Amino acid sequence: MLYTKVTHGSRDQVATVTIENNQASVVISLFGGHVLSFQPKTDNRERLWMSSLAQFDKRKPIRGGIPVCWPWFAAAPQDFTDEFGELPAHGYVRTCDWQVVHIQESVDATTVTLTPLIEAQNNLLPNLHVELELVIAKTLTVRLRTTNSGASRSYYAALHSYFAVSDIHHTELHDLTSPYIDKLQNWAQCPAPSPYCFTSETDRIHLSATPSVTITSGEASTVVNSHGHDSLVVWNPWQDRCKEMIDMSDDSYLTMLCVETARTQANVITQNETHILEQVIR
Ligand SMILES: O=P(O)(O)OC[C@H]1O[C@@H](O)[C@H](O)[C@@H](O)[C@@H]1O
Repeated sequence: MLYTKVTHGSRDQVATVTIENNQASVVISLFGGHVLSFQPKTDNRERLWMSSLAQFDKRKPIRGGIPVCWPWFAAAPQDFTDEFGELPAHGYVRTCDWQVVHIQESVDATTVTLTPLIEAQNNLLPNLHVELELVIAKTLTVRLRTTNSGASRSYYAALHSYFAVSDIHHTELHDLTSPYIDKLQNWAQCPAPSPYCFTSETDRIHLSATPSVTITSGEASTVVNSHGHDSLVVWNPWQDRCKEMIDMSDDSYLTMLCVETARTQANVITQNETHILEQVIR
C-alpha cells in the first residue's frame, strides 16, 4: 500500500483495524463491522462519539461510533417476530464478527470492504447478503449494500451514528424540517422544531429522505449526507435514561447526538436487486 497504513490491534476482546491515509484516520471494530472513530486530517477533529463505558467484551453492541442495524431497526417488526419469535433490537449484525475482504487505495481515498461472518443458526435471512464499504477520504462514506438472491422480502436497516458534540445544550440540527413521529409520545406526529435544539430525551423518526443535515455545536459543524434512506432518526437518551444504561455514564448525553440514516419502513427487495444505504460524514 502506497498511501495507506493498515494497523491491526484490539480493544479488550474486540479486534480492530486502523486505516490511515493522507486524508484521514479511521478505526474499525471487526465486532459489528463498526466504525469506532473518524478523524479527517483537515482539522483532526473526532467526528464520532464513543462512550467512556462502552463494552468491548463482544457480549453487547458497542455504545458509540457507527453501529450497523440490519436486517431490522429498533424492536424487531412483527413480520419478523411472527416468522422467527423473540429477537434482539436493531438486528443481529452489530453483534457478529466481520472480516475485511478488500482494501483498495487511490491517491486520495482508501476503500475498505467488510462482510459479516453470520453463524448459520443466526442467519435468519440466508438469501439477503450484506456488505459494508467504507470510503476513507476527506469525508467518510459508509455504504451498506444489501443484495437479495432469493424471493422478494422486506427488511430494514440503519447506520446508527453517534456524533460527538461539545455540549448538547448548545447543539443545533440544521436542515431537518420534516415532521417526525415521536417514540416518547406514543408515536404522535409532530412538526420539526425550529430551531432544532435539545432540552430533553429525544427519540424521533423523521419519515422523509432528507439528503443533508448539519450538526452545529459550539464552533464545530459536522455535515451528514444520506442516500438510499426513507428516514432520519434523531436520538439522545438524556440523563435519566443514561442512568439506566450500564454502558453510558450519567452525564454522557451531554456530548453525543445520534443522527441515523435509516430504512425504517418495510422495504421490499426483489430477487437480484441491490439496495444501498449510505451516509457521508464531513
Ligand atoms: O440501546 P440500543 O439498542 O443500542 O438502542 C439505542 C436507541 O437507538 C435508537 O435508534 C432508537 O430510536 C432508541 O429507541 C434506542 O433506545
